[in-house]
Amino acid sequence: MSDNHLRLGVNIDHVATIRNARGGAYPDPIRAAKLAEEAGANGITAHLREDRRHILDADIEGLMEALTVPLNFEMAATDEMQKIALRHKPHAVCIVPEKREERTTEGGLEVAREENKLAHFIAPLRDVGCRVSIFIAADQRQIEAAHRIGAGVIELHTGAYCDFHAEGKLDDAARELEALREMSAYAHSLGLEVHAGHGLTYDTVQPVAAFPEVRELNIGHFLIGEAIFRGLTPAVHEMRRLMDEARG
Ligand SMILES: CC(=O)[C@@H](O)[C@H](O)COP(=O)(O)O
Ligand SMILES: NCC(=O)COP(=O)(O)O
Repeated sequence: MSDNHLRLGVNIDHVATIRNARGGAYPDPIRAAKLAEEAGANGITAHLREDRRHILDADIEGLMEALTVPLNFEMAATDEMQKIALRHKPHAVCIVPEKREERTTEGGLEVAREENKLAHFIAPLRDVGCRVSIFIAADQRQIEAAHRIGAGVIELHTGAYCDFHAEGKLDDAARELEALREMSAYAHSLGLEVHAGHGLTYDTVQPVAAFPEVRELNIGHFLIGEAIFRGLTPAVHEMRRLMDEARG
């Protein structure tokens, strides 16, 4: 794979959201993950929220058994989640901020304020071989703190850019995109691997995919929604096509 290759991680959380609406066994997020893998996803992302609103513990177990591509396990920095991650040892652990009352992940992790605590928190995860990624806003202070605590990877939160775009506030979207561009380059210059994601759609993916420093995009909610209309395989193929086109 060339150095310029941009990986696509498919987030299957919202297959579980639909399943949990009825509390049964379908649609099965593991089946969706396997289908995404067959469609060309380079990894699968799943967020085990503390309130278990979508992904459940058994899903993480199932994904660890079933996947041949890497699992990016998103979790809050809590003792409970650390134990789960240490038991499964996924390829990557992405530390995200979590609030029970939020509808979705509203912002990036406050690394700078919690530097010592987070450095201790991620050390055992790194010791067992997990790549540790930190989900942060495009903010130089947070990037520098993520670097200092020893994270190898950051994932930049693209939600504000996508929300402004969806609301037609194109000047605000352009400002957010510029911050993402500058901070991708800055993080890369520190030796961090740069990922990005949250809220990306066919309409918003290309400008982010075009940043040469970004190595992976994690995309879920839009793709699972699009799968209702065109099927998951064609939905993933179209995202891949747009990413490749943007990458040139
Ligand atoms: C951290 C992140 O961006 C993803 O986990 C995404 O937010 C999907 O999960 P939620 O919709 O529950 O936030
Ligand atoms: N970390 C971002 C992610 O996994 C996917 O976010 P979304 O596309 O579901 O908003």
